[in-house]
Amino acid sequence: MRTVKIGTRGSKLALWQAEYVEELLKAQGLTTEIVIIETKGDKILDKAISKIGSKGLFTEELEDQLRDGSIDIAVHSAKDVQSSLPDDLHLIAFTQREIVNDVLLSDSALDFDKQENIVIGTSSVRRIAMLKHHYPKAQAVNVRGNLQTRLQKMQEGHCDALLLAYAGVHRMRYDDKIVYRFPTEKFTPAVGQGTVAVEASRNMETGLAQAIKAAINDPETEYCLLAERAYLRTLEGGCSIPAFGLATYSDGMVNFTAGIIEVDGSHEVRKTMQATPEGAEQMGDEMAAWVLNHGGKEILAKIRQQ
Ligand SMILES: NCc1[nH]cc(CCC(=O)O)c1CC(=O)O
Repeated sequence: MRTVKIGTRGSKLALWQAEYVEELLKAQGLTTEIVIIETKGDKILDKAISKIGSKGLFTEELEDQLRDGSIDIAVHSAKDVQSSLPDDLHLIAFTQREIVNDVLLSDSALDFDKQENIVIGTSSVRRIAMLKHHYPKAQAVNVRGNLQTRLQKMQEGHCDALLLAYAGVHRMRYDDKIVYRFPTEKFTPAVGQGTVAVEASRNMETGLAQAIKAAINDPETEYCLLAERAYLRTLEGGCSIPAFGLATYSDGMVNFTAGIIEVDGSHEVRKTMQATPEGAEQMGDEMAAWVLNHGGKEILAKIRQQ
């Protein structure tokens, strides 16, 4: 089989993901090449992502190259992939999911449960809203950029701690700075958090697509992502809305908790459902309908007014 060209952004986390996918492919005897591509999201670092408001901020340039054949697959954090893909592209594999929790990173030994007025750096609307809702004694400040940039901002005194996904922190080997792990029951992660998604053109040779999927895909993670991504798609949301959704798989069933939270943290809509893997995608749609009809519509309408 020909060499699989793996497209990725150039950040350290993106390269980790591309190399991880490359290892999985090589283990099955495929030959690979990594192609680094710069995206708009990498260039604009001075604004909150929710304010740039562009769909596919980290994916557009990769998708162009999937179409012209410069790359065969694009590797993304599943969390950063827009919920509706263009018709000619699709996700063909999801890697086995990492621990999904959000965590706090700090250089000082702070006690998050006891200390008050801790200043927490994040740029995520979901995380800011959840802090206000569940931990009103903490204070959120906007800190953006890659992990290394954020750590530097913390060292310069912009904040006492950073709020991040465990997956990225672990992959970048900063586990020793973790001072708190948020429970997923309160701090339910963003859709797709902790797994790596592989995108390809629908025109890819069937044999190659099957070989890539067989090497990379974790079926249990895929069932969960079907539910989570259907939820976000029906909600018509991306990473700029304070929605959350986490599906887990056990004993043949997909258990799904999802919802949305008011930006100021005043009110949260949350629901749990269960389905078989075959029903996972439909459950995601039903979840979105339920959330929209139980306060979600009003929360989204407010956000879209602003
Ligand atoms: N939005 C940026 C982003 N995309 C994926 C990860 C972490 C790795 C993952 O969740 O797969 C992060 C950083 C973060 O949210 O802390």
